[in-house]
Amino acid sequence: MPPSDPAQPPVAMLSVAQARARVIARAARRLLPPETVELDAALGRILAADVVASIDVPAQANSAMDGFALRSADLPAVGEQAFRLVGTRLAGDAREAAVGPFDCLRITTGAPLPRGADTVVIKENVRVEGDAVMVAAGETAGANVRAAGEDFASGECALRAGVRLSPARVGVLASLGLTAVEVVRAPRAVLLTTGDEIVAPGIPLGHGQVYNSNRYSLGGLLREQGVTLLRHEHVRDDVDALRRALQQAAGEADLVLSSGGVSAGEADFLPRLLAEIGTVDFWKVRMKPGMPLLFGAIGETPVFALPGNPVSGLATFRLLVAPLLQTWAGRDALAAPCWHARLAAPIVKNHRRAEFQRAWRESRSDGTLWVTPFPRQGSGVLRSVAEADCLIVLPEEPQALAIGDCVEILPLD
Ligand SMILES: Nc1nc2c(c(=O)[nH]1)N[C@H]1C(S)=C(S)[C@@H](COP(=O)(O)OP(=O)(O)OC[C@H]3O[C@@H](n4cnc5c(N)ncnc54)[C@H](O)[C@@H]3O)O[C@H]1N2
Ligand code: MOO
Repeated sequence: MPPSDPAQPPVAMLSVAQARARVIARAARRLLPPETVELDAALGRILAADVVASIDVPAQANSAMDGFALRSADLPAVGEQAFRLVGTRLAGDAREAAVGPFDCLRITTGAPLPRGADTVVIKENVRVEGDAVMVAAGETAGANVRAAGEDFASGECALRAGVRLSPARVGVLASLGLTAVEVVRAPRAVLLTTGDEIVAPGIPLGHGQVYNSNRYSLGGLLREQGVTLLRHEHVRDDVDALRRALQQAAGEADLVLSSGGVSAGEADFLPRLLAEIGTVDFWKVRMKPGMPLLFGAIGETPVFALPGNPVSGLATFRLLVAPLLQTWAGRDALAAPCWHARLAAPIVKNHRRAEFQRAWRESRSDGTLWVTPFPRQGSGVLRSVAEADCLIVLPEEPQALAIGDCVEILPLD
Protein backbone atom coordinates (compact mmCIF):
# COMPACT_ATOMS: atom_id res chain seq x y z
CA MET A 1 0.00 0.00 0.00
CA PRO A 2 1.32 3.48 -0.76
CA PRO A 3 2.12 5.53 2.31
CA SER A 4 -0.74 7.90 3.13
CA ASP A 5 1.54 10.92 3.40
CA PRO A 6 4.62 10.40 1.27
CA ALA A 7 6.26 13.49 2.75
CA GLN A 8 6.43 11.63 6.04
CA PRO A 9 8.83 8.68 6.32
CA PRO A 10 6.80 5.47 6.21
CA VAL A 11 6.58 3.45 9.40
CA ALA A 12 8.56 0.57 7.91
CA MET A 13 10.76 1.03 4.86
CA LEU A 14 10.85 -1.80 2.34
CA SER A 15 13.82 -4.12 1.99
CA VAL A 16 15.59 -4.13 -1.39
CA ALA A 17 13.92 -7.47 -2.23
CA GLN A 18 10.45 -6.12 -1.38
CA ALA A 19 11.06 -2.95 -3.39
CA ARG A 20 12.30 -4.99 -6.36
CA ALA A 21 9.17 -7.18 -6.23
CA ARG A 22 6.98 -4.06 -6.45
CA VAL A 23 9.01 -2.69 -9.36
CA ILE A 24 8.72 -5.98 -11.24
CA ALA A 25 4.97 -6.17 -10.55
CA ARG A 26 4.45 -2.70 -11.99
CA ALA A 27 6.63 -3.43 -15.04
CA ALA A 28 4.61 -6.60 -15.72
CA ARG A 29 1.38 -4.57 -15.79
CA ARG A 30 2.43 -2.73 -18.92
CA LEU A 31 4.72 -4.72 -21.21
CA LEU A 32 6.04 -3.12 -24.36
CA PRO A 33 4.75 -4.29 -27.77
CA PRO A 34 7.03 -6.07 -30.25
CA GLU A 35 8.21 -4.52 -33.50
CA THR A 36 10.01 -5.89 -36.54
CA VAL A 37 13.46 -4.62 -37.46
CA GLU A 38 15.87 -5.42 -40.29
CA LEU A 39 18.96 -7.38 -39.23
CA ASP A 40 21.15 -4.32 -39.75
CA ALA A 41 19.18 -2.57 -36.97
CA ALA A 42 18.89 -5.59 -34.67
CA LEU A 43 22.16 -5.30 -32.71
CA GLY A 44 21.55 -4.70 -28.99
CA ARG A 45 17.79 -5.21 -29.29
CA ILE A 46 15.81 -7.70 -27.19
CA LEU A 47 14.30 -10.68 -28.99
CA ALA A 48 10.51 -10.66 -28.56
CA ALA A 49 9.80 -14.30 -29.44
CA ASP A 50 11.71 -17.58 -29.71
CA VAL A 51 13.38 -18.05 -33.10
CA VAL A 52 12.98 -21.59 -34.46
CA ALA A 53 15.31 -22.78 -37.22
CA SER A 54 13.37 -23.46 -40.43
CA ILE A 55 16.41 -24.98 -42.17
CA ASP A 56 19.36 -27.11 -41.15
CA VAL A 57 22.53 -25.08 -40.59
CA PRO A 58 24.64 -26.07 -42.37
CA ALA A 59 22.11 -27.08 -44.97
CA GLN A 60 24.28 -29.98 -46.24
CA ALA A 61 27.17 -31.97 -44.84
CA ASN A 62 30.30 -30.16 -45.99
CA SER A 63 34.03 -30.16 -45.66
CA ALA A 64 35.71 -28.49 -42.70
CA MET A 65 39.11 -28.52 -44.48
CA ASP A 66 40.72 -28.33 -47.89
CA GLY A 67 41.46 -31.90 -48.99
CA PHE A 68 39.95 -35.02 -50.52
CA ALA A 69 36.52 -36.45 -49.77
CA LEU A 70 36.28 -40.24 -49.77
CA ARG A 71 34.57 -43.23 -48.13
CA SER A 72 36.03 -44.16 -44.72
CA ALA A 73 35.44 -47.82 -45.58
CA ASP A 74 38.25 -47.50 -48.15
CA LEU A 75 40.86 -46.08 -45.74
CA PRO A 76 43.89 -48.38 -45.39
CA ALA A 77 44.56 -50.08 -42.02
CA VAL A 78 48.29 -50.33 -42.89
CA GLY A 79 50.50 -48.92 -45.63
CA GLU A 80 49.07 -46.69 -48.37
CA GLN A 81 45.97 -46.79 -50.55
CA ALA A 82 45.60 -45.18 -53.99
CA PHE A 83 42.32 -43.31 -54.59
CA ARG A 84 41.11 -42.31 -58.07
CA LEU A 85 40.62 -38.56 -58.38
CA VAL A 86 37.14 -38.13 -59.93
CA GLY A 87 36.90 -34.35 -59.92
CA THR A 88 37.10 -31.10 -58.02
CA ARG A 89 34.41 -29.13 -56.17
CA LEU A 90 35.28 -25.70 -54.81
CA ALA A 91 32.87 -24.12 -52.31
CA GLY A 92 30.16 -22.43 -54.38
CA ASP A 93 30.19 -25.00 -57.19
CA ALA A 94 26.52 -26.04 -57.32
CA ARG A 95 27.04 -29.27 -59.30
CA GLU A 96 26.27 -32.44 -57.36
CA ALA A 97 29.05 -35.02 -57.10
CA ALA A 98 29.44 -38.60 -55.93
CA VAL A 99 32.27 -40.94 -55.02
CA GLY A 100 32.30 -44.71 -55.38
CA PRO A 101 34.69 -47.27 -53.87
CA PHE A 102 38.30 -46.02 -53.87
CA ASP A 103 37.26 -42.73 -55.50
CA CYS A 104 38.08 -39.34 -54.07
CA LEU A 105 36.98 -35.78 -54.88
CA ARG A 106 39.20 -32.73 -54.43
CA ILE A 107 37.21 -30.41 -52.18
CA THR A 108 37.67 -27.04 -50.42
CA THR A 109 36.47 -25.90 -47.01
CA GLY A 110 32.72 -25.35 -47.05
CA ALA A 111 32.02 -27.36 -50.23
CA PRO A 112 29.21 -29.96 -49.90
CA LEU A 113 30.39 -33.51 -49.34
CA PRO A 114 29.86 -35.68 -52.45
CA ARG A 115 27.27 -38.45 -52.19
CA GLY A 116 28.91 -41.59 -50.77
CA ALA A 117 31.72 -39.76 -48.93
CA ASP A 118 31.87 -39.47 -45.15
CA THR A 119 35.48 -38.37 -44.56
CA VAL A 120 37.86 -35.65 -45.72
CA VAL A 121 41.62 -36.23 -45.67
CA ILE A 122 43.46 -32.89 -45.56
CA LYS A 123 45.63 -32.11 -48.56
CA GLU A 124 48.80 -31.90 -46.42
CA ASN A 125 48.40 -35.64 -45.61
CA VAL A 126 48.26 -37.02 -49.17
CA ARG A 127 50.57 -37.44 -52.14
CA VAL A 128 49.07 -36.74 -55.55
CA GLU A 129 50.50 -38.78 -58.41
CA GLY A 130 48.66 -37.84 -61.62
CA ASP A 131 45.07 -39.09 -61.19
CA ALA A 132 45.96 -41.10 -58.10
CA VAL A 133 45.80 -39.70 -54.58
CA MET A 134 47.86 -41.72 -52.09
CA VAL A 135 46.46 -41.88 -48.56
CA ALA A 136 48.47 -43.50 -45.77
CA ALA A 137 47.09 -45.46 -42.80
CA GLY A 138 46.23 -43.45 -39.70
CA GLU A 139 43.41 -41.25 -41.04
CA THR A 140 40.26 -41.08 -38.90
CA ALA A 141 36.91 -42.18 -40.29
CA GLY A 142 34.45 -39.27 -40.39
CA ALA A 143 37.17 -36.62 -39.90
CA ASN A 144 36.87 -33.02 -41.15
CA VAL A 145 33.18 -33.26 -41.98
CA ARG A 146 30.54 -30.80 -40.72
CA ALA A 147 27.24 -32.64 -40.49
CA ALA A 148 24.05 -31.09 -41.85
CA GLY A 149 22.25 -29.36 -38.95
CA GLU A 150 25.40 -29.51 -36.76
CA ASP A 151 24.92 -25.86 -35.75
CA PHE A 152 21.08 -25.78 -35.77
CA ALA A 153 18.73 -28.56 -36.83
CA SER A 154 15.51 -27.53 -38.57
CA GLY A 155 12.76 -27.22 -35.93
CA GLU A 156 15.21 -26.50 -33.11
CA CYS A 157 14.91 -23.31 -31.03
CA ALA A 158 17.91 -21.25 -32.09
CA LEU A 159 17.44 -18.18 -29.85
CA ARG A 160 15.17 -17.65 -26.85
CA ALA A 161 12.87 -14.67 -26.36
CA GLY A 162 14.41 -12.12 -23.98
CA VAL A 163 18.02 -12.44 -25.13
CA ARG A 164 19.88 -9.30 -26.15
CA LEU A 165 21.00 -9.57 -29.77
CA SER A 166 24.80 -9.66 -29.60
CA PRO A 167 26.87 -9.65 -32.81
CA ALA A 168 27.00 -13.47 -32.75
CA ARG A 169 23.22 -13.74 -32.25
CA VAL A 170 22.51 -11.42 -35.17
CA GLY A 171 24.89 -13.68 -37.11
CA VAL A 172 22.79 -16.70 -36.08
CA LEU A 173 19.65 -15.00 -37.46
CA ALA A 174 21.42 -14.38 -40.76
CA SER A 175 22.70 -17.98 -40.85
CA LEU A 176 19.06 -19.09 -40.67
CA GLY A 177 18.29 -16.96 -43.72
CA LEU A 178 16.24 -14.35 -41.86
CA THR A 179 16.25 -10.73 -43.01
CA ALA A 180 14.22 -9.23 -40.16
CA VAL A 181 13.38 -10.12 -36.57
CA GLU A 182 10.75 -9.34 -33.95
CA VAL A 183 12.21 -7.39 -31.05
CA VAL A 184 10.74 -5.69 -28.03
CA ARG A 185 10.16 -2.00 -28.73
CA ALA A 186 12.96 -0.08 -27.00
CA PRO A 187 11.61 1.63 -23.87
CA ARG A 188 11.45 5.43 -24.27
CA ALA A 189 12.53 7.44 -21.26
CA VAL A 190 12.67 11.06 -20.22
CA LEU A 191 15.38 11.99 -17.72
CA LEU A 192 14.74 14.91 -15.37
CA THR A 193 17.49 16.27 -13.18
CA THR A 194 16.51 18.66 -10.40
CA GLY A 195 18.21 21.10 -8.08
CA ASP A 196 18.89 24.85 -8.08
CA GLU A 197 22.59 24.23 -7.41
CA ILE A 198 23.07 22.08 -10.51
CA VAL A 199 24.60 23.63 -13.65
CA ALA A 200 25.60 22.24 -17.03
CA PRO A 201 29.30 21.53 -17.67
CA GLY A 202 30.92 24.31 -19.67
CA ILE A 203 29.55 27.14 -17.54
CA PRO A 204 32.00 28.62 -14.97
CA LEU A 205 31.04 27.25 -11.56
CA GLY A 206 29.55 29.81 -9.13
CA HIS A 207 29.73 29.51 -5.36
CA GLY A 208 27.72 26.48 -4.18
CA GLN A 209 27.11 25.21 -7.66
CA VAL A 210 27.68 21.63 -8.82
CA TYR A 211 28.09 20.32 -12.35
CA ASN A 212 25.32 18.06 -13.60
CA SER A 213 26.99 14.65 -13.67
CA ASN A 214 23.75 12.69 -13.18
CA ARG A 215 22.48 13.74 -16.57
CA TYR A 216 25.38 11.90 -18.15
CA SER A 217 25.80 8.95 -15.80
CA LEU A 218 22.08 8.10 -15.51
CA GLY A 219 21.49 8.93 -19.17
CA GLY A 220 24.42 6.66 -20.01
CA LEU A 221 23.01 3.81 -17.94
CA LEU A 222 19.68 4.13 -19.71
CA ARG A 223 21.31 4.08 -23.13
CA GLU A 224 23.56 1.19 -22.16
CA GLN A 225 20.43 -0.80 -21.29
CA GLY A 226 18.94 -0.19 -24.74
CA VAL A 227 16.58 2.59 -23.65
CA THR A 228 15.84 5.41 -26.09
CA LEU A 229 16.46 8.60 -24.15
CA LEU A 230 13.85 10.93 -25.65
CA ARG A 231 15.24 13.95 -23.90
CA HIS A 232 16.75 15.35 -20.73
CA GLU A 233 15.40 18.35 -18.88
CA HIS A 234 16.83 20.14 -15.90
CA VAL A 235 14.12 21.43 -13.58
CA ARG A 236 14.60 24.00 -10.84
CA ASP A 237 13.45 23.34 -7.25
CA ASP A 238 9.99 24.75 -7.85
CA VAL A 239 6.95 22.64 -7.16
CA ASP A 240 4.93 23.93 -10.12
CA ALA A 241 7.83 23.54 -12.56
CA LEU A 242 8.42 20.01 -11.26
CA ARG A 243 4.72 19.14 -11.56
CA ARG A 244 4.62 20.35 -15.16
CA ALA A 245 7.84 18.55 -16.06
CA LEU A 246 6.71 15.25 -14.51
CA GLN A 247 3.29 15.33 -16.16
CA GLN A 248 4.70 16.17 -19.57
CA ALA A 249 7.39 13.48 -19.28
CA ALA A 250 4.86 10.84 -18.22
CA GLY A 251 2.70 11.74 -21.23
CA GLU A 252 5.48 11.14 -23.74
CA ALA A 253 7.61 8.33 -22.27
CA ASP A 254 7.32 4.70 -21.15
CA LEU A 255 9.49 5.51 -18.15
CA VAL A 256 10.37 8.68 -16.25
CA LEU A 257 13.58 8.92 -14.28
CA SER A 258 14.40 11.90 -12.10
CA SER A 259 17.28 12.68 -9.80
CA GLY A 260 17.27 14.72 -6.61
CA GLY A 261 14.64 16.20 -4.35
CA VAL A 262 13.48 13.00 -2.66
CA SER A 263 14.95 13.34 0.80
CA ALA A 264 14.05 15.48 3.80
CA GLY A 265 15.24 18.92 2.67
CA GLU A 266 13.01 21.97 2.40
CA ALA A 267 13.13 21.72 -1.43
CA ASP A 268 12.60 17.95 -1.62
CA PHE A 269 9.17 18.10 -3.27
CA LEU A 270 9.08 14.84 -5.20
CA PRO A 271 7.40 12.44 -2.71
CA ARG A 272 4.45 14.76 -2.06
CA LEU A 273 4.18 15.70 -5.74
CA LEU A 274 4.09 12.11 -6.99
CA ALA A 275 1.35 11.31 -4.47
CA GLU A 276 -0.59 14.33 -5.75
CA ILE A 277 -0.37 13.66 -9.49
CA GLY A 278 0.13 9.90 -9.53
CA THR A 279 0.67 6.87 -7.30
CA VAL A 280 3.45 6.18 -4.81
CA ASP A 281 4.38 2.46 -4.78
CA PHE A 282 7.10 3.01 -2.20
CA TRP A 283 9.34 5.70 -0.79
CA LYS A 284 12.55 4.79 1.01
CA VAL A 285 14.29 1.46 0.92
CA ARG A 286 16.51 -0.16 3.56
CA MET A 287 19.63 0.32 1.43
CA LYS A 288 22.84 2.34 1.53
CA PRO A 289 23.42 4.25 -0.62
CA GLY A 290 20.04 5.14 -2.10
CA MET A 291 17.70 5.01 0.90
CA PRO A 292 15.37 7.89 -0.18
CA LEU A 293 14.44 6.25 -3.52
CA LEU A 294 10.84 6.98 -4.55
CA PHE A 295 8.91 4.79 -7.01
CA GLY A 296 5.42 5.01 -8.41
CA ALA A 297 3.56 5.99 -11.54
CA ILE A 298 1.79 8.84 -13.27
CA GLY A 299 -1.11 7.20 -15.08
CA GLU A 300 0.44 3.91 -16.16
CA THR A 301 3.95 5.37 -16.69
CA PRO A 302 6.42 4.17 -14.05
CA VAL A 303 8.39 6.94 -12.35
CA PHE A 304 11.66 6.46 -10.49
CA ALA A 305 12.72 9.48 -8.46
CA LEU A 306 16.32 8.61 -7.66
CA PRO A 307 18.30 10.29 -4.90
CA GLY A 308 20.44 13.17 -6.15
CA ASN A 309 23.72 11.89 -4.74
CA PRO A 310 25.59 10.58 -7.79
CA VAL A 311 26.54 7.24 -6.22
CA SER A 312 23.03 6.71 -4.81
CA GLY A 313 21.53 7.26 -8.26
CA LEU A 314 23.85 4.73 -9.87
CA ALA A 315 23.30 2.14 -7.13
CA THR A 316 19.51 2.45 -7.18
CA PHE A 317 19.59 2.19 -10.97
CA ARG A 318 21.58 -1.05 -10.81
CA LEU A 319 19.42 -2.55 -8.07
CA LEU A 320 15.91 -1.32 -8.89
CA VAL A 321 15.65 0.37 -12.31
CA ALA A 322 17.47 -2.46 -14.10
CA PRO A 323 14.92 -5.09 -12.92
CA LEU A 324 12.12 -3.04 -14.49
CA LEU A 325 13.99 -2.92 -17.80
CA GLN A 326 14.76 -6.65 -17.56
CA THR A 327 11.09 -7.43 -16.98
CA TRP A 328 10.18 -5.39 -20.04
CA ALA A 329 12.81 -7.33 -21.95
CA GLY A 330 10.96 -10.54 -21.06
CA ARG A 331 13.71 -11.70 -18.73
CA ASP A 332 13.41 -13.03 -15.20
CA ALA A 333 14.82 -10.09 -13.23
CA LEU A 334 15.44 -12.32 -10.21
CA ALA A 335 17.44 -14.94 -12.05
CA ALA A 336 20.82 -13.15 -12.17
CA PRO A 337 23.61 -15.49 -11.10
CA CYS A 338 25.04 -14.78 -7.68
CA TRP A 339 28.81 -14.18 -7.47
CA HIS A 340 30.90 -14.65 -4.35
CA ALA A 341 34.38 -13.45 -3.44
CA ARG A 342 36.72 -13.23 -0.45
CA LEU A 343 37.29 -9.90 1.24
CA ALA A 344 40.79 -8.46 0.83
CA ALA A 345 40.15 -5.84 3.55
CA PRO A 346 37.95 -5.90 6.66
CA ILE A 347 34.54 -4.20 6.72
CA VAL A 348 32.62 -3.03 9.77
CA LYS A 349 29.00 -1.99 9.29
CA ASN A 350 26.87 -0.82 12.16
CA HIS A 351 23.58 0.25 10.54
CA ARG A 352 20.57 -1.87 9.61
CA ARG A 353 20.31 -1.16 5.90
CA ALA A 354 21.63 -3.45 3.19
CA GLU A 355 24.83 -1.84 1.94
CA PHE A 356 26.35 -1.88 -1.53
CA GLN A 357 30.03 -0.98 -1.34
CA ARG A 358 31.94 -0.06 -4.46
CA ALA A 359 34.86 -2.45 -4.93
CA TRP A 360 37.41 -4.04 -7.26
CA ARG A 361 37.59 -7.75 -7.88
CA GLU A 362 40.74 -9.70 -8.58
CA SER A 363 41.10 -13.27 -9.76
CA ARG A 364 44.07 -14.94 -8.07
CA SER A 365 46.17 -17.78 -9.50
CA ASP A 366 44.83 -20.27 -6.93
CA GLY A 367 41.39 -19.92 -8.56
CA THR A 368 39.87 -17.69 -5.89
CA LEU A 369 38.17 -14.35 -6.44
CA TRP A 370 39.02 -11.50 -4.04
CA VAL A 371 37.37 -8.16 -3.59
CA THR A 372 38.74 -4.89 -2.20
CA PRO A 373 36.32 -2.14 -1.11
CA PHE A 374 37.04 1.36 -2.41
CA PRO A 375 38.45 3.34 0.55
CA ARG A 376 35.96 6.25 0.30
CA GLN A 377 32.35 5.06 0.28
CA GLY A 378 30.53 8.43 0.48
CA SER A 379 27.40 8.82 -1.68
CA GLY A 380 28.98 11.82 -3.40
CA VAL A 381 32.21 10.06 -4.36
CA LEU A 382 31.41 9.34 -7.99
CA ARG A 383 35.00 8.25 -8.49
CA SER A 384 34.23 5.13 -6.44
CA VAL A 385 31.77 3.98 -9.13
CA ALA A 386 34.02 5.14 -11.96
CA GLU A 387 36.87 2.98 -10.64
CA ALA A 388 34.87 0.04 -9.27
CA ASP A 389 33.96 -3.08 -11.21
CA CYS A 390 31.57 -4.55 -8.66
CA LEU A 391 29.44 -3.87 -5.59
CA ILE A 392 29.92 -5.81 -2.36
CA VAL A 393 26.47 -6.76 -1.05
CA LEU A 394 26.26 -6.53 2.73
CA PRO A 395 23.04 -7.82 4.32
CA GLU A 396 20.89 -5.64 6.59
CA GLU A 397 22.26 -6.87 9.91
CA PRO A 398 25.35 -5.15 11.40
CA GLN A 399 28.52 -6.92 10.24
CA ALA A 400 32.16 -7.19 11.32
CA LEU A 401 33.85 -8.92 8.43
CA ALA A 402 37.49 -10.02 8.40
CA ILE A 403 39.98 -10.51 5.57
CA GLY A 404 39.13 -13.79 3.81
CA ASP A 405 35.43 -13.75 4.71
CA CYS A 406 33.16 -14.67 1.83
CA VAL A 407 30.78 -11.96 0.52
CA GLU A 408 28.27 -11.68 -2.30
CA ILE A 409 29.22 -9.32 -5.13
CA LEU A 410 27.32 -7.78 -8.05
CA PRO A 411 29.44 -7.14 -11.15
CA LEU A 412 29.04 -3.65 -12.62
CA ASP A 413 30.49 -4.47 -16.04
N1 LIG B 1 17.87 15.18 7.12
C1 LIG B 1 18.09 14.27 6.16
N2 LIG B 1 18.92 14.59 5.18
C2 LIG B 1 19.18 13.69 4.22
C3 LIG B 1 18.60 12.41 4.26
C4 LIG B 1 17.70 12.11 5.30
O1 LIG B 1 17.11 11.03 5.38
N3 LIG B 1 17.47 13.09 6.22
N4 LIG B 1 18.93 11.52 3.30
C5 LIG B 1 20.25 11.65 2.75
C6 LIG B 1 20.46 10.72 1.71
S1 LIG B 1 20.68 9.11 2.18
C7 LIG B 1 20.56 11.08 0.41
S2 LIG B 1 20.94 9.89 -0.79
C8 LIG B 1 20.35 12.42 -0.05
C9 LIG B 1 19.33 12.41 -1.19
O2 LIG B 1 18.95 13.68 -1.42
P1 LIG B 1 17.98 14.15 -2.57
O3 LIG B 1 17.56 13.05 -3.43
O4 LIG B 1 16.93 14.93 -1.96
O5 LIG B 1 18.94 14.97 -3.51
P2 LIG B 1 19.42 16.44 -3.41
O6 LIG B 1 19.32 16.93 -2.04
O7 LIG B 1 18.76 17.14 -4.50
O8 LIG B 1 20.96 16.20 -3.77
C10 LIG B 1 21.79 15.40 -3.00
C11 LIG B 1 23.24 15.65 -3.41
O9 LIG B 1 23.44 15.26 -4.74
C12 LIG B 1 23.90 16.35 -5.54
N5 LIG B 1 23.25 16.31 -6.85
C13 LIG B 1 21.93 16.41 -7.06
N6 LIG B 1 21.67 16.35 -8.38
C14 LIG B 1 22.85 16.21 -9.00
C15 LIG B 1 23.23 16.11 -10.37
N7 LIG B 1 22.32 16.15 -11.34
N8 LIG B 1 24.55 15.99 -10.66
C16 LIG B 1 25.47 15.97 -9.68
N9 LIG B 1 25.17 16.06 -8.36
C17 LIG B 1 23.88 16.19 -8.02
C18 LIG B 1 23.46 17.58 -4.76
O10 LIG B 1 24.20 18.70 -5.06
C19 LIG B 1 23.61 17.12 -3.34
O11 LIG B 1 24.94 17.21 -2.93
O12 LIG B 1 19.87 13.24 0.99
C20 LIG B 1 20.53 13.08 2.25
N10 LIG B 1 20.02 14.03 3.19
O1 MOO C 1 21.26 6.77 0.73
MO1 MOO C 1 22.17 8.10 0.70
O2 MOO C 1 22.33 7.46 -0.78
O3 MOO C 1 23.13 7.15 1.86
O4 MOO C 1 23.57 8.89 0.58
